[in-house]
Amino acid sequence: MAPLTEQLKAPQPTPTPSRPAVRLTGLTRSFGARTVLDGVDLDIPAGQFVALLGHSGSGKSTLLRAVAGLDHDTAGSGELSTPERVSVVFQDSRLLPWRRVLDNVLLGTPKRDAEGRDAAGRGRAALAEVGLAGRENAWPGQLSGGEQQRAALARSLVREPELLLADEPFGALDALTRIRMHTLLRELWQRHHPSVLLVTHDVDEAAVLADRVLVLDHGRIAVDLTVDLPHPRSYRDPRLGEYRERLLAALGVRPDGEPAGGN
Ligand SMILES: Nc1ncnc2c1ncn2[C@@H]1O[C@H](COP(=O)(O)OP(=O)(O)OP(=O)(O)O)[C@@H](O)[C@H]1O
Repeated sequence: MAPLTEQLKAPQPTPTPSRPAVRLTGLTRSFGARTVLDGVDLDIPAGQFVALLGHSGSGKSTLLRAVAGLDHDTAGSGELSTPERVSVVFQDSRLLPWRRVLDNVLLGTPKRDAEGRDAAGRGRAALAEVGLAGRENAWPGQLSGGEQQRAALARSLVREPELLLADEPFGALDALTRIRMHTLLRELWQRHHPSVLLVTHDVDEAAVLADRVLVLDHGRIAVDLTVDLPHPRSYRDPRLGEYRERLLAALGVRPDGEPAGGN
């Protein structure tokens, strides 16, 4: 792994592909009589980091599950195109407690990839990238919550995803661990350049990480905001504060912190 200073000096990702990595056209999903997604159109260019905000129950996870292809039993219509290699990270790490950390990371990965590279070596490298070198033989129960999420990120990395889907991956972590995980996720994204769709409740998390923040409301993308700030971003940057204010307003939060009627 390159030293941190080198990674920070690395050029910013500036993907300009002709075809988007993800394309949703008229995506509709319903549960019984309730329409949760009501004709969502969305293109995500390769390498773009997109955060998805919205009130609880607005359909963020439903959208992410649809993109992940994890909703075959859900009624819906529309067209969806995604890259071949997609990884998903959830709020809980979903590590199998009876398998050691490295075995968890390698779960479902062939022993050798198409280029003949050894999976165990790639698993070790991925664990080192997320700061878990030396913990390969630990049991998941011996890791902290933050370390378990690091292992989950390593598991997603091993698949070399073109698209990383993350559903509130840091939602269960304490504030300081969450900030460290933001740094880690940004570094991994800058190094590997997958497209990212991150579902979050955290306006700061969205603004500090994403190129683009979407707000889902009444089954549609109500706001599509480009965050035009270089990486790495600081929580203390007043420009980030401006984006935060705009996103809070988009979510209907008044400057006094009260929700403005809600939806
Ligand atoms: N399997 C299901 N069966 C029935 N209703 C569902 C199912 N999954 C989700 N829903 C409903 O769809 C709506 C959207 O749920 P979803 O989990 O996508 O929202 P969300 O924006 O991710 O919410 P949160 O931020 O609270 O996680 C909710 O009203 C939820 O109750």
